[in-house]
Amino acid sequence: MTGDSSRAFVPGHVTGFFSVHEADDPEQAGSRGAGLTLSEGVTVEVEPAAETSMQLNDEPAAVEAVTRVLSDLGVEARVTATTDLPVGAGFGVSGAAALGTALAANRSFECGRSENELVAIAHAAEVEAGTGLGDVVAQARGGVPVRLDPGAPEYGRMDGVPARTRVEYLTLGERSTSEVLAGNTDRLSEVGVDKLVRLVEEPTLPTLMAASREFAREADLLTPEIAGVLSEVEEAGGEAAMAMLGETVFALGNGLSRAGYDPETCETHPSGATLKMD
Ligand SMILES: Nc1ncnc2c1ncn2[C@@H]1O[C@H](COP(=O)(O)OP(=O)(O)O)[C@@H](O)[C@H]1O
Ligand SMILES: CC(C)(COP(=O)(O)O)[C@@H](O)C(=O)O
Repeated sequence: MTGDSSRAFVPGHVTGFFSVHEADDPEQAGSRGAGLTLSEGVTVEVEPAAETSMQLNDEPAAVEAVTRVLSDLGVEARVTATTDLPVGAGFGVSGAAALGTALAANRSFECGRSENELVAIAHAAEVEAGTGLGDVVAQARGGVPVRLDPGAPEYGRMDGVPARTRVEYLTLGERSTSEVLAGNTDRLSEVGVDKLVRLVEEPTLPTLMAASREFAREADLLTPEIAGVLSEVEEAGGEAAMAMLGETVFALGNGLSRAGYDPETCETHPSGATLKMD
């Protein structure tokens, strides 16, 4: 153990549509689908400690995926995560915290793992915690990730939409990812695979947004509030969709502000998760 603290930045990730793929091995389980990684994300600091503890935005917090990563690496640490993103609203904050913890702990404790191995550890931790299926691999890649096959890097095939754009988002409330994933996801997955086929045929941002809007509607995930915001953005000539899984609308360019809302703004993130310089 070096005793040094290490930091990593992991972009946020909003999923537009997805399908669930179960497997006994958490590295082979996951989701297929597509979304946007965001320049807003989670900064994670890991310091070796006698006993594991975690803080999220200066409050003590329990993120199961993070504690699973530390026990998989066999280390005890104080994890400090900070983010401007809302938690539990579809931005993959739990996946980002898990991946950032894996990258930073590997450096602090000189665990000697490769990037793919650390992504696999964070992915498995997130799947086992029930808080996400595809955020970690998307956040490791960056850009506009398309998850062609589910699972950790050894299994999941990835592609991307070659685009970079300003993004606006508006969060109306929280939705528990683990509750939705624990329910029946058959219909949702059928629709998700359909939308993936469409995006692969035409890998552009407008197709991603249209497919995501259709997914939310056809998979029965839209709330009346979200549906209302989506139609106002559409009427104002913009492109918006619902973030999976949260009460959040994300839009390209100035789609939400043009429709009269007061959203947060960021951009797609051009690259994946990275360690920070000391
Ligand atoms: N203030 C908070 N609000 C919501 N979740 C929180 C909070 N603090 C910690 N958590 C934990 O963060 C994780 C959020 O996961 P999830 O619902 O998948 O949201 P996200 O879309 O941000 O990943 C869960 O493990 C939850 O227990
Ligand atoms: C949609 C979700 C299953 C959950 O995403 P979040 O609520 O942001 O943790 C995601 O991990 C995915 O597989 O696409």
